[in-house]
Amino acid sequence: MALHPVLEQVTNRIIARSRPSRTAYLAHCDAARIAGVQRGALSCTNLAHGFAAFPSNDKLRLKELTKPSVAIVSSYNDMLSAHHPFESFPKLIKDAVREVGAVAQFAGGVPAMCDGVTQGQPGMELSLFSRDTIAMSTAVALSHNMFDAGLYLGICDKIVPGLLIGALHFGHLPAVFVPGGPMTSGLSNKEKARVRQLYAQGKATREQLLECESQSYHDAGTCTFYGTANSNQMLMEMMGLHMPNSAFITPYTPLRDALTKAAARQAVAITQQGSYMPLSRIVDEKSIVNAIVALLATGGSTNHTLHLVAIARAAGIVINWDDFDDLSKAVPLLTRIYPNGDADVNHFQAAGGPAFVIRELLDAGLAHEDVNTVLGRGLRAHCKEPFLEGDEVVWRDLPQNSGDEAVLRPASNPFGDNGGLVLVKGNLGRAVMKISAVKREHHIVEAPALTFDSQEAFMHAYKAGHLNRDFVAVIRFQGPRANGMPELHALTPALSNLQDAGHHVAMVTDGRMSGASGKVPAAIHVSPEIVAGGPLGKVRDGDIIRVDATAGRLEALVPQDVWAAREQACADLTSSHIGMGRELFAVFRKSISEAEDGAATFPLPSPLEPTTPLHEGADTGEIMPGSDEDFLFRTSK
Ligand SMILES: O=C(O)[C@H](O)[C@@H](O)[C@H](O)[C@H](O)COP(=O)(O)O
Ligand code: SF4
Repeated sequence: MALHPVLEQVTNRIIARSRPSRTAYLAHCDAARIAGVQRGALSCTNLAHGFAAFPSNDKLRLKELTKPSVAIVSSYNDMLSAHHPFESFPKLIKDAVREVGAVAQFAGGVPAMCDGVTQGQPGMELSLFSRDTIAMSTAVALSHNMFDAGLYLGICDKIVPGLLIGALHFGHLPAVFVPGGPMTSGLSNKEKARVRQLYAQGKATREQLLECESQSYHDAGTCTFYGTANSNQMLMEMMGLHMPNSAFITPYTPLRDALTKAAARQAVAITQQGSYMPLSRIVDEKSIVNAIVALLATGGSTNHTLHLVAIARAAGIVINWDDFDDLSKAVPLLTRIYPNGDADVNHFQAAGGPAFVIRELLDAGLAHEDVNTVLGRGLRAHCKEPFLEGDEVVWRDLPQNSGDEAVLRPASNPFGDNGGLVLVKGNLGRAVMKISAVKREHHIVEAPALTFDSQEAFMHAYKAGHLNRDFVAVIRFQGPRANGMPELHALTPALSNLQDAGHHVAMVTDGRMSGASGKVPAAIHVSPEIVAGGPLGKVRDGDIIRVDATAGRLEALVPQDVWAAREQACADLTSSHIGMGRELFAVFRKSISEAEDGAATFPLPSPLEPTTPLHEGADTGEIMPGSDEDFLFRTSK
């Protein structure tokens, strides 16, 4: 099937827009690579320190400077149910890598915070900052420069984006991402949301709510809704950074362990000592477009209108919300996974999972097949599903049909003809809206503004009974520079109750929502944010606001002369800058980019000074431009 013209058009404009920074990025990666094992650039003293703690057989291999060393970078902790299984992965990986004659070294851990634990709490104001903190921590781990590939253990919201941003800054190294898998299905997400709304109405007790939540989030493994964590997994599959269809295999099972060992061996196989495939050559303009398409086709998290932008930026690729908006009009919705439906990711996997989505998109000309992946050239290899044969994993062709068309559909019979994400713009700025879970009658809301400068102020008004009316809640001063751009998902039950009571309600904010948010229309990530002078700061209570997902408009219907004369609102934000460690992130608040530029704290790659490579011995081999042939390295000698 020929490539869809919108994909062709968007891809070409991204390539053109990115050319200077992408060229600079690839030059940086090239300058960092040395012929042979990377640790060859180290001194004897460095090396001795680097393997002092290792058993003699590993130490000997590392001393020989011939066998590759694989870095393990892990986000294990006990706070995220999703990351708890990673506790046992390093030993599995080290044994698997040793079996193929190489060495794996635990290079470093990265912090990971659970947005479920911090939702509605002060800690949520560190959540977005944790992404680039994780990227920096990944760089600290890899800065030992002992490694010829990286294995990245992460799943949740900011963790996979942070690991990938960090790994891309070592793009000369091959990379394989290692998932841990979802918890088994507990109380349904729909029933969980129902009890939350009852609690918000005072019709359920705290004990009943806690019991319901504990039955939903009941075990180790990723939460089973399709939020940012599971959107990350879909994107890693679509970018060919996972072993195929491995994202949603249950933790602590033989197949899970076999997939982890297969990922470890694949990392060794794609080092320079094997069929070299650096990360810089996997994440390119086409794979980024594929990732956006996969996000849209599955009704994925709005957080990726920030994270994918930042990930692309790390690889020297410049994307924006027009790209998402144009692709969304061409990409059909192929899944109905909560909050976009009643099913969870376990149902999705049983119906065919990410591999089925990839195959459908390729067959419909809605994805680039000619990309590099951890398996080599071509995305088609990722349209298979894993099975155990003895202790080993093998991949077999998918069944022709979906296992459940209530959850997963072919591109020939989608749930919707667009990807459910829209760009809205107007005199309030530019914002994104996820409408895949919003009923059509709520796609346009025009109502008086009610302004709030915190989630708490909104909930106070709700509990006082002041919100039983049509309104557009303008939640102000929630942008990255103001208070770290928290998710305002804790407002969902109250807003849902008001919507269910028949009121026309919407939210507009320079903050974020959770990937698990859904049924209430929300124009989020408003750029520029208020503290950067964004016009959202000119809205006053009573202004008529029009949120129009159909026409893509976000307007304050205020006479021009009145609007022009409006002063920018201001607020005392010091309570968001002190306590819970927020003092430590002042430098982030000062340097972070706009939401549409990924809310990033790092620059686009700029051209290398015409100097010698990063370190002696770097082989600035010439890279053939990405083409339909495998890229080729030619040494400069
Ligand atoms: O972007 C996301 O997907 C969310 O941040 C998610 O990771 C977070 O855990 C939600 O808070 C879960 O939803 P509940 O808070 O409704 O459990
Ligand atoms: S999906 Fe969200 S709530 Fe669940 S473990 Fe990950 S960050 Fe925490």
